[in-house]
Amino acid sequence: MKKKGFGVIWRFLKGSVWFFITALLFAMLNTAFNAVTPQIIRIAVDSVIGSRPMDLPEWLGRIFLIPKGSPAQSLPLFAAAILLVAVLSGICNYISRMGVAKGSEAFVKSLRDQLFGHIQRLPYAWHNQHQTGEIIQRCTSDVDVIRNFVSNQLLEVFRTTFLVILSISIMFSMNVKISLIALTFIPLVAAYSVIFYSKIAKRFRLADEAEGVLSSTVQENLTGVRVVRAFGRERYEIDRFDEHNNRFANLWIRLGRLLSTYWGIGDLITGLQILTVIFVGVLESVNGNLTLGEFLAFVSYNSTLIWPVRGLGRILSEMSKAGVSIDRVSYILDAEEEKDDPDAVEPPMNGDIAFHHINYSYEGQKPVLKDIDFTIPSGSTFAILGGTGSGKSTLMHLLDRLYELPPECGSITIGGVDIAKIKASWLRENIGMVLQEPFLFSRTIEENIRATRPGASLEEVRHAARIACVDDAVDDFANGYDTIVGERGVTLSGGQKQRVAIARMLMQKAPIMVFDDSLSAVDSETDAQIRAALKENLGKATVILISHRITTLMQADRILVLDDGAIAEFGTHEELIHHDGIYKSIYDIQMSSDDRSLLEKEESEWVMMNRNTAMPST
Ligand SMILES: Nc1ncnc2c1ncn2[C@@H]1O[C@H](COP(=O)(O)OP(=O)(O)OP(=O)(O)O)[C@@H](O)[C@H]1O
Repeated sequence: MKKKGFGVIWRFLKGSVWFFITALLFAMLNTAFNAVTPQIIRIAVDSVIGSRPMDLPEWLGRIFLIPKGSPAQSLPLFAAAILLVAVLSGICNYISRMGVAKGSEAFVKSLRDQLFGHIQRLPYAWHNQHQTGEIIQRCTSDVDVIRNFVSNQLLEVFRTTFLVILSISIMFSMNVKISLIALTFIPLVAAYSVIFYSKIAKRFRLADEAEGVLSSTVQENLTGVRVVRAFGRERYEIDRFDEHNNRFANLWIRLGRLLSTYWGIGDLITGLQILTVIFVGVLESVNGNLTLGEFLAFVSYNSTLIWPVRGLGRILSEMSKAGVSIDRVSYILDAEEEKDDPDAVEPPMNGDIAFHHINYSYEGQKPVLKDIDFTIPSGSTFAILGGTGSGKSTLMHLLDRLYELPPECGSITIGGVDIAKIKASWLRENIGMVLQEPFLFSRTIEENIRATRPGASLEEVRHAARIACVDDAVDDFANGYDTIVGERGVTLSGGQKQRVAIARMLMQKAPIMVFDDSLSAVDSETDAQIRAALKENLGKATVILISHRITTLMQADRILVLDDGAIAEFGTHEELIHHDGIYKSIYDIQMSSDDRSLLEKEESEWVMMNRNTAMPST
């Protein structure tokens, strides 16, 4: 594992390090108590069966009330001593496990919290460059692998090292010859385990990937259930799932076969080692170099030694898996958060919005905006018309600093202040934005509308919904404003979603409001109604309207026409329709007789309307 990986673990371990230190101390105590039992058995066997004087230190005999010189009578006391050691060992085990549980939960909680908080602060551009599924997998599966390593393997590494050193020291102190014989097998067992797990790691990875493919197949199928039904693709989908499922199952069967072979051969080597130790041990006992009690204790230490050595490969393989996961999580943690300029300000946001010679291209792409230079006067309604991909949304993303405009690519100012010098949170609080495909949370309609102003009353929510012309539609739902939208609840139509999103933005009461093609899913008549209500209520706000629909834009004070990222035309509706250009040709195509009558009706209403009526602060 890389140093950086350990660094990440340490960074999140800091808050829970005392739990792990306590757990480690008690795990070592537990191991030490376990090592005492064979000694009690040795003394008991040698003194009771072998009639040898007890080689207990006097103080220990006193503690356990073992009478001198009468070994047979002291047998129940030996049993009690074993029981006491077992109880103490159990208590230590309990405390150690509790320490690990508390420590690893605190560790993983802190990791998850920091990861989620960090992701919230990452730039929008970063999110756009990464697949959501991939980010989720790193925050769940990879975090789980790290947690498993911290809770199971980390302590085990230290405990095993202590156990091996302790067992070997005791064995050598009892009989050097058998200890050396026992140890000759250890490198063989360890090497076999390490080599096997390094080979099998690739197969585990393949199985993990196959699981990933299987879950994305299910996810894609569920997301596209409408297309699957509409095109009668159920059979095809079932066959595709079956194919991935078979591959996944076969990989696990092969893994199972390999693991069985490993454990089988491992048992054989271990059996051979134990057999050799017993064989030589019996010979040594017969030759009088080892007592019966020592022999039994030796066999016991030998078997406690061999198991951790056999598990060494698994620990190393888990460590390398955790290393990969740590790198994947670190990739997110190392991404740079969105940061304000140290001298960032919170200026008044009701000034003119000026775009100064903007030339912009997304990373590695051809230019999207070419020398864009225009000003939106404060309090005016400004419209942007342009074909698909002409750069309209990009302009708004730059205005909201969802994408940062490099200094050499021009600048955007609000009231004369460069937006690069304005605090991002302040900028976004003051620019209300409704997107073409708005996202609603799986919560109630009321909560969705209130999202931009959590303290707002229901009456204020309803007022915003009325302006967005969605109040009636919401009242028609059985649960009204308590209706849950999204996966758990009612599916709103595209137009209803857009209108709820408009209401949500209106709640923000921002001095700058952007409607990015946000009326595309409502019919022309509802579009006209919403615009009329907005006109009445927007007050002094600067409004930017983006649309493909001429009727949505024509009453704006100024209209900008974008063509392939460059300004093609600029003027009022009257000016533009009297000029042979893009605007005029779109106008001619879009103006059906219905639209013309709607237009005439709107124009007469427009004259009557007082544009400066402020939005009542209900
Ligand atoms: N995140 C991105 N990364 C790379 N290229 C992008 C990104 N977003 C948009 N583009 C490209 O930039 C160009 C302008 O896109 P933009 O969304 O600004 O156009 P638009 O005028 O709003 O289009 P529409 O009316 O279809 O929404 C397109 O060619 C698009 O493919």
